[in-house]
Amino acid sequence: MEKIIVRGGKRLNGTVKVEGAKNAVLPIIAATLLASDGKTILNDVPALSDVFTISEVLRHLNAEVDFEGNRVIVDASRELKTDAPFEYVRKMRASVLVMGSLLARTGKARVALPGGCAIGSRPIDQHLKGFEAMGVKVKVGNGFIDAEVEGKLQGAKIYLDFPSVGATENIMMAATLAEGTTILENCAKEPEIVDLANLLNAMGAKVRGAGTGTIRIEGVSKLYGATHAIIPDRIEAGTFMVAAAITGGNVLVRGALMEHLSSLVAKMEEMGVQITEEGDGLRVIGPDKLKPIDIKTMPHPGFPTDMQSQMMSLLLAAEGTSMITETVFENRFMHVEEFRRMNADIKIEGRSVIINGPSKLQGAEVSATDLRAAAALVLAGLIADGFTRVTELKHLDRGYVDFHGKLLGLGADIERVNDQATQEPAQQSVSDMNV
Ligand SMILES: CC(=O)N[C@H]1[C@@H](OP(=O)(O)OP(=O)(O)OC[C@H]2O[C@@H](n3ccc(=O)[nH]c3=O)[C@H](O)[C@@H]2O)O[C@H](CO)[C@@H](O)[C@@H]1O
Ligand SMILES: C=C(OP(=O)(O)O)C(=O)O
Repeated sequence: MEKIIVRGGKRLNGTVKVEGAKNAVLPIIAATLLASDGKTILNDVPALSDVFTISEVLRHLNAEVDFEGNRVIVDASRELKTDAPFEYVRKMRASVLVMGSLLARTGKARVALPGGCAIGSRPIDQHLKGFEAMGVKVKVGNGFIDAEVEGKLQGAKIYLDFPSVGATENIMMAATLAEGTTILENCAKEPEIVDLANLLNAMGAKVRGAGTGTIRIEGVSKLYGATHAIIPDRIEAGTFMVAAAITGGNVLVRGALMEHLSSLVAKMEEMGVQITEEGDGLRVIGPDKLKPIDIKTMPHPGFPTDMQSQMMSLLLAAEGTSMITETVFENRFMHVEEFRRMNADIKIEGRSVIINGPSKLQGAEVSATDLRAAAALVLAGLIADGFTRVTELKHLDRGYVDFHGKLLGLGADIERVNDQATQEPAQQSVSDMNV
């Protein structure tokens, strides 16, 4: 079984560089299906398992996808197939993001129902409501969504009940090739939405207002291949910012953009962490004592749910009582039980978690319940007494490139191993361990 083994107690120092954003590149790869003419070249693509999964979906749909290091070249000019089977959607919910492009290009999409996952039920009713407003007939049955439009998609005025990131992206992609104008209201404002709009416009689309609550898309008749660089991953950046702060370290996180991270920066500063802009990144200096704070997750520009579990690790180290309220997903506290295995004083009350710090964390064998929980457990391991072993790394690999290697480069005592039976360590450091 693969696991990361970390021994707590090292202050992190040095420089770490963040990759291109997972949550930008996934919809962007789906959007490359819209180009019926020419190749799309994407730069700064992170080598994540999710990126390989969505590339497989595109290949299944008859697009050509080539990797050249961190560059991905997509040729979607051939006639496309229109189905995304369950084997892909089960691995990665973001596979549903091909629906908008397929409907726009072919008028049809058959996509396996995504179902729930560890962080909640995650329905896609808002995506479907948008497509239906554009003239699509949607049928759900036998585990599939069958969507089809007669003739062309029609521009429409669509109000989202919640600013869903995926629904905003899927509808935006569909609307680029629709007849007439689509006005999308109460839409998501995440930086990844802006990145997608920038690619679409480079392909010849007419998208205005991305990053605000109203996006206006004037349909065009054809889209072309374009070249685009993916924005830096603000969640990976935030995770390394927490790694610096939790160890009382001093780390330059290159690629971390203040304008994408303002809510996280504000909350970390409230805790006493020093954060300054330096070159193309943020320098983070952890204090000797962290102050407790309250956090509520919200759609952007509110505090990101994808940083909730990592901040929980940081609050375990703060002196006093903190509260985290999760408002975006109904079940994103699976990691709490794992933190408890590490001796954390933490309890769930409805949609909130109460943390009594500082917890004297002890190393333990813990299981990653989702992608961000995986990172959060490693972060807690950085300050736990003794050895922490984190398993279920398939979650981590969906969203972090060489996570343990980057922490090792900053001075953490950490190793990733593939072992059958790990012995209790009598050794001095993780790298001394014969596992
Ligand atoms: C690949 C990607 O970009 N993933 C991100 C994206 O996920 P994703 O796009 O799935 O997240 P959404 O913004 O759509 O979901 C937010 C909330 O809205 C609900 N909802 C969503 C759509 C819908 O049709 N009906 C509905 O009820 C969801 O169940 C959830 O409770 O945004 C989330 C919120 O910032 C992040 O945590 C994910 O990392
Ligand atoms: C929840 C996440 O991703 P996804 O929507 O791909 O599951 C995440 O990135 O933390």
